[in-house]
Amino acid sequence: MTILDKIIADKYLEVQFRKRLIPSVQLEKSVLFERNTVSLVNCLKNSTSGIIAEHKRRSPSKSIINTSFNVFDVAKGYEEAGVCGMSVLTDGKYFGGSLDDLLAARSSCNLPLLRKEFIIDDYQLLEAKSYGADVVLLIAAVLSQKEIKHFSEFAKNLGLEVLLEVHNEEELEKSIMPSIDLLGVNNRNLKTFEVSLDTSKKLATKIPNDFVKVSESGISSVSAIKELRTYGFEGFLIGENFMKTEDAGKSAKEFIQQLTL
Ligand SMILES: O=C(O)c1ccccc1NCC(=O)[C@H](O)[C@H](O)COP(=O)(O)O
Repeated sequence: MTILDKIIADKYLEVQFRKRLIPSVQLEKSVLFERNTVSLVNCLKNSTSGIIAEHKRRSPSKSIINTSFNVFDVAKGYEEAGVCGMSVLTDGKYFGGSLDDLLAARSSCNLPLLRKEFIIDDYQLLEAKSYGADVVLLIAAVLSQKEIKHFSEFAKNLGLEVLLEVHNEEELEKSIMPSIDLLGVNNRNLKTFEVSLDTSKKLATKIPNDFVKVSESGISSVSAIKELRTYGFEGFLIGENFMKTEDAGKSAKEFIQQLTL
């Protein structure tokens, strides 16, 4: 059993429990459920940096990254740094995140927020909307083509944008559909945790230009971004590189200053 299999098995149990705790109808009555979302696609298209900065306390590949930050300050810092969007990991068991982190980020900044989660149920999309997300992640490695279509259409009906994540050509082929807004290539092999930007470079030409292309994971230098841009990438998801420092916002600011020199 891979770590991804374990995460998904746990997620099914967790979602069943959460559904009983807060029924869908209650989520739909929340104030944020009525909120007009902000488009990450538009922000990326009009951006000079393309950075989507992540709040990430720990991960299966790196264990603890940073548990001392306050998510309010991180969100504010990222916004002041000039990032395009913020990704908030909401999985508790493997990443130390929560929906309260998403809510805290929402209350602290106006950036488009990505709920970074392992989506396997409509209920999680209702949660995403009612806790302030603008975008949701769907991971092709754990979903069938039918599920990708269903979840992406469900998300779009809620006004959420959809970032579909792939690791290889097979996943890409089953994922190309009009209800997807952004196509992300994850440079981290989720079975071995090896990171290689070559994954993005290899898949770039196979992604139709109607999608905004996002390169995810293992990005730690300005030169890497400059190179990925030549392959058509407009978005760059960065977590650990900012979160491992003493001040994630300051680190993002310095990074963007170098990038836009
Ligand atoms: O980061 C992990 O170890 C991981 C393991 C299993 C599934 C997902 C995982 N990460 C989620 C992400 O996609 C990253 O947090 C995101 O792309 C940022 O990556 P990085 O800049 O390398 O922190």
